[in-house]
Amino acid sequence: MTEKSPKIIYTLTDEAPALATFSLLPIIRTFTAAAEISVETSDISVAARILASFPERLTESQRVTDTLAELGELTLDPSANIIKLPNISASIPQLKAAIAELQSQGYDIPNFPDEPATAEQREIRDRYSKILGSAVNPVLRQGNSDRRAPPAVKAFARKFPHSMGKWSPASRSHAAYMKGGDFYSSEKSTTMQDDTDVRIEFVAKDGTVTVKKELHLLKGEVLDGMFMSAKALRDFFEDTLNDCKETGVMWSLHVKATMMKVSHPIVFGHAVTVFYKDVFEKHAELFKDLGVNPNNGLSSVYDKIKTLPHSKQEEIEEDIHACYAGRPEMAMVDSVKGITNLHIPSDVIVDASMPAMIRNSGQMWGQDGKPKDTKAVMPESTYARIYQEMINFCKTNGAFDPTTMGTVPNVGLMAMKAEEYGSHDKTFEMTADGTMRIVNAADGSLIMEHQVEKGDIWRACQTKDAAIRDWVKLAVTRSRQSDTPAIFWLDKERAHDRELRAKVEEYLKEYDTDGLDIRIMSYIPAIRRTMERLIRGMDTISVTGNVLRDYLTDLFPIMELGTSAKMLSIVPMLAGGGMYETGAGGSAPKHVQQLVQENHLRWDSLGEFLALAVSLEELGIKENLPKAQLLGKALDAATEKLLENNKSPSRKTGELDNRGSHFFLGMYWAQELAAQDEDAELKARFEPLAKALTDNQDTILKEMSDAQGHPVDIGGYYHPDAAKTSAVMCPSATLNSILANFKAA
Ligand SMILES: NC(=O)C1=CN([C@@H]2O[C@H](COP(=O)(O)OP(=O)(O)OC[C@H]3O[C@@H](n4cnc5c(N)ncnc54)[C@H](OP(=O)(O)O)[C@@H]3O)[C@@H](O)[C@H]2O)C=CC1
Ligand SMILES: O=C(O)CCC(=O)C(=O)O
Ligand SMILES: [Mg+2]
Repeated sequence: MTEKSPKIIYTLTDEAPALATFSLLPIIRTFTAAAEISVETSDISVAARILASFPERLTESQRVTDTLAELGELTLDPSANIIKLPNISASIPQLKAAIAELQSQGYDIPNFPDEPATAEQREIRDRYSKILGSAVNPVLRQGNSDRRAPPAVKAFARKFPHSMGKWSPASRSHAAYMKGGDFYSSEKSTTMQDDTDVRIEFVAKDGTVTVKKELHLLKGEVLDGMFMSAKALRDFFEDTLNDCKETGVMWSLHVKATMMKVSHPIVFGHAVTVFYKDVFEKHAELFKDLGVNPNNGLSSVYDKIKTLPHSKQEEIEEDIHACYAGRPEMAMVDSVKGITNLHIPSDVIVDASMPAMIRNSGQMWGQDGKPKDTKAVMPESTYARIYQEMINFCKTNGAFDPTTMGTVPNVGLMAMKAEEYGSHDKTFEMTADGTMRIVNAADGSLIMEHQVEKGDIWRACQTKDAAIRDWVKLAVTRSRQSDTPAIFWLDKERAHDRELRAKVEEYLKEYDTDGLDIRIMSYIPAIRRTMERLIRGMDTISVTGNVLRDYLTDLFPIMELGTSAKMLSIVPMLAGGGMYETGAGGSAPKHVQQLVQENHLRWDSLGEFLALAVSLEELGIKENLPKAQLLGKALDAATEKLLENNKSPSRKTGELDNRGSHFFLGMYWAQELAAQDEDAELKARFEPLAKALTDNQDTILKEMSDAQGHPVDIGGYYHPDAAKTSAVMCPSATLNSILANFKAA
């Protein structure tokens, strides 16, 4: 292969998708080599990003390059072709666990400084902060979002519907959100008339001004400011807990502490200190000395008290248990291990957790391991209201029916860190009462201000005009291409959305929308109309801002397909390149547990198959490579066959798993290429592979199923051992030798 050969970048990430890659990549490369396409890997796992941050502390052989920075640069190249698998957006407890694992493997990286006291510790903390939370996606997503379920996937869901829990009108489950004092109530928004430099400032009660941030805004850019009152938030938590205690409904909290990596951990921390108020009040001094951080969940208490004498530890543990008596039952993450919803902030992530609850009759798991009605607490009312609307809808109409329902593709405003997505470096927890204001740096004139109190969370968001224009264009294009009505979800009551409505109305005029049904609606009418159409088998594109993009691309797919991992998820980059995300789901941590304990990986790589097919087709068009296009077309046909024949992974150990489904994909892909007559060279090349795989199907599947049913060692969680993992993920000697022989031939 020459250096100039066309290239696809395939990301190595974490947890289940990273494991699946060990099995899938050798198969993919067997095919792409035939078209002289190189598939290069780029390791953006949490572990790799940690190692890349401390080169000076590592030996030469341990050092890794900063692949995320390299990939970030590549997104600005029109030839970029990146397949992006989901990665962990690490909470602090996860980051600490990854650090400890790497240290145990002999990497001399520093501990995470909880409370940096020296300049050196602050510098270390700064480096780790860049790895925390959603640190990869905003860098790579240099375009808006196009997520949808391809027709073959919808057909599969109709033919083999996933289970859906029944809904009863008597269900007591509901969403609970703040009615005041939250970001929604305080949001202010404005559109820049010119390029403008602004300052974000805090004015203390004594008039002292502290500059918190300086920004350069572009003409047409939308700037928002908003805050959440800590007092109102704490009162709200207390009220929801008291209400649950009185009514006997289980309490659960749903936030996005990973993606909203600055504001939501603080919100989560308030929930912890309100729920366990008595413990935090009684041990306030001690917890301060120990460095307990409630934003990291109750696990932080358990972690920090380890250094105390046994008797003290027991006293605190008893105090924790005593709290449960005065509080309602709380939803569990793992009832067997006693892990609650408040244990760590990254266990319950709203985009996936709310649809899972709604799919499960509106219930979550209680302490006794039984499903129960729950109050789903989502403090910020901006978006929480849509979940109540869906719950109401299910109570009236029953559960959605995957065999008859339509589909809801999404076009999401995501480029250039749009909206809340890019708010992290402009989010501040107030250390005193005063005024937060944004002023024009040129003349000091006021743009907006908020009166805040100590503890309040204030944030600003930016949305670039170029991103909005591209989003409108993408929405019109998708509506036209798929002949599907589209609704812009923009809330009349929201300051930010009113700015966007004006722009959308103006930009829509630039396109031929004749014959298209494009509407702008507030969230509640938008979701109602969408659901009314959905149960009648009709499709509606949701065109939304960034947070709703995230929420809706789990919500509807989980109802329609059982998992959002089966979505086609494309990011057409503003610079002209393409990123193909593998579904809309995450890295499925529970799947790793099952693999390690039972050697069965239930991860479905359908998202990878779909992404690779589009990636190949795009590469073929851009680089004028008919072979790449043919490979893509054949891969799509193979994926359809796989779905038709139901060769997706099963959840049950002993049955077909991720590795078996990869085998079927490879076999069908080779058969498609052997059967086609467009390219004689590819036909001749793949005929023997198709034959070898078909002839050895029984042996290969037996070798794969024989491997299952016992624990396996992959040598790590965040940084598994490549040789050990490869051995586990490629258990069929027959398949391995067929692929090796084919490569050698
Ligand atoms: N694009 C990205 O980089 C994203 C990353 N994340 C990260 O992923 C991690 C986990 O997030 P979480 O909220 O638990 O969401 P996930 O989507 O990872 O998992 C929720 C559940 O969805 C099901 N699921 C997801 N993907 C698949 C798949 N390919 N095949 C089969 N089932 C699947 C699994 O259900 P079951 O267990 O019932 O099989 C899984 O337990 C976090 O670290 C989060 O930050 C999250 C979203 C997107
Ligand atoms: O970046 C993240 O943390 C999660 C992203 C996500 O959930 C999504 O894009 O759907
Ligand atoms: Mg999501």
